[in-house]
Amino acid sequence: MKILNVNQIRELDQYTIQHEPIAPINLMERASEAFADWFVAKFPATRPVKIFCGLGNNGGDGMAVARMLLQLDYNVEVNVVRYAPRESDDCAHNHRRLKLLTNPNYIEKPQDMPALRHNEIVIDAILGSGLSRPTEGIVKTVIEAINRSPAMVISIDIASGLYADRPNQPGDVIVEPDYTLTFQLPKLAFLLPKNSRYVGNWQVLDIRLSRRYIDQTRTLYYYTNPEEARLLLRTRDRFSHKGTFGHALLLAGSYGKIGAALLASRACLRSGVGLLTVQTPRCGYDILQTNVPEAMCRPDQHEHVLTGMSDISGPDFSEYSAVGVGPGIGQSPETVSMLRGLLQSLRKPAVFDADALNILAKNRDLLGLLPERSILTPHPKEFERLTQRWENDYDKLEILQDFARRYDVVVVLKGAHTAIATPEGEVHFNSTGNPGLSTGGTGDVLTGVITALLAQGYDPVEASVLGVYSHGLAGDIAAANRGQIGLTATDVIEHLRWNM
Ligand SMILES: NC(=O)C1=CN([C@@H]2O[C@H](COP(=O)(O)OP(=O)(O)OC[C@H]3O[C@@H](n4cnc5c(N)ncnc54)[C@H](O)[C@@H]3O)[C@@H](O)[C@H]2O)[C@H](O)CC1
Ligand SMILES: [K+]
Repeated sequence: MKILNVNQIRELDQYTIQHEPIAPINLMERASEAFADWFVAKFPATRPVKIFCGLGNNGGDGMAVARMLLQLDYNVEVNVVRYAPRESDDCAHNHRRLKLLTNPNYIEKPQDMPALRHNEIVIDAILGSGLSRPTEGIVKTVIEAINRSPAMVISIDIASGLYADRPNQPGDVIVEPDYTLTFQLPKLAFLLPKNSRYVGNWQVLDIRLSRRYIDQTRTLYYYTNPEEARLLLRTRDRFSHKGTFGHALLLAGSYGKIGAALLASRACLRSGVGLLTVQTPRCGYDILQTNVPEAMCRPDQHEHVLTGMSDISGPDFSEYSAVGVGPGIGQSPETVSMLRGLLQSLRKPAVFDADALNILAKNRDLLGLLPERSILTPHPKEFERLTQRWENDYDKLEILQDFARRYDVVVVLKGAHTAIATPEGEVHFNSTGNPGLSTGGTGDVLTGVITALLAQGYDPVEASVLGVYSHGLAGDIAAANRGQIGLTATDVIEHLRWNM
């Protein structure tokens, strides 16, 4: 799904109005109906509702929603925050229609703010995507009171006070909703970690804005939804054999961290690779052969760390369709040399994770040796070591895009809504996953999954987008079975599903 900026959303609105064609007031009606339908399906008419409306089109949506809920016998109190002398035309129209059904309460000074109780639902329709400056005066007072109240809060389109596509400043007063119901497309702000309390659970409502405009409009930002992930997945030819699905090599583990090699190996095998060879230090040999019989093992010459050398054969990495390196490898001098050797001989994109990234951060000359379109899978701390500190999430995003372009690599920046930056500077945000995944070993699993997809011939961007999606989905299925708290990396492997 594309993510558009505020100007593009405004153009999308206008394009729809002109080309559908539809009158602006009817488009507002459609948007409000979509919200009201969602609301009615979720909450019974016995829950008292307090709607707070501004004077722009977001306020107009709120007034139309109020009318719709009143007509369905909901107990609705409307509060209009009078922060300016004039309303938008469509807001004024809905205001007049509303007054035929109820008398709104007007809030001009702090004393006009009604009390809010815990069983009530607040609908926030004060400011939407038209926000152009920080909230102040009576708007700020109302938002502070909403945030202090025990009521459940639902924002229409976007929390009042939150910019959809640029950073807020510390100290900005913004609604902290439980839910955000946004129109047509996700907003960039929803996908950035620091905004999570200003978004809550969010969902997109389809209001049938112009498909043609969306298809024609260029953006660097995407959100991977289930249909798109499914389309990436290739079906298997009936006449295929294990050679068809590639031969992956995982370079993983060190003394005390052989588990990382096991997790990456099992995940790789559960993600469709044809053949898997794992190189671990000699101390991991028995463990691997016993626990992952499907994998072949190349014991390293070294007992405790990876050197790349093996008694079986020299370090010839070219025979593999994909290489994944990093889980549990540590940063011993021998392993640094191995990584250097690997980078000098690799001719195909590979997957770099964990300590492989920390070695790159400390030996920056190695960055220039990365095979083009390789995949790096840092968590934020590892990414910071590779780059620099950032001021805010937007700044981080720019650093991410610059890095991916500059080194011609795919960077999978892990976290809630993992962001995958491509060498072209695009960013794909993931839609699956949950906080249960923040536990040791899930990164090793992701490396195994992505390496398997790369070995099967997926292009590096596809392998990353699909791998991250499936890994998060496995976490979601596992959490649905047993809750987020007890989730382990092994659960993620066991819940990988390729029949999405
Ligand atoms: N395409 C769609 O998704 C549709 C969206 N709809 C709704 O329209 C709003 C956007 O409406 P708009 O009138 O452009 O802006 P707002 O209601 O967000 O703001 C109104 C007005 O307020 C002024 N303003 C800006 N910042 C502040 C501030 N800090 N304090 C006070 N006043 C401020 C500014 O002049 C704005 O013009 C969108 O979110 C949807 O809810 C349509 O209803 C359907 C199609
Ligand atoms: K709002």
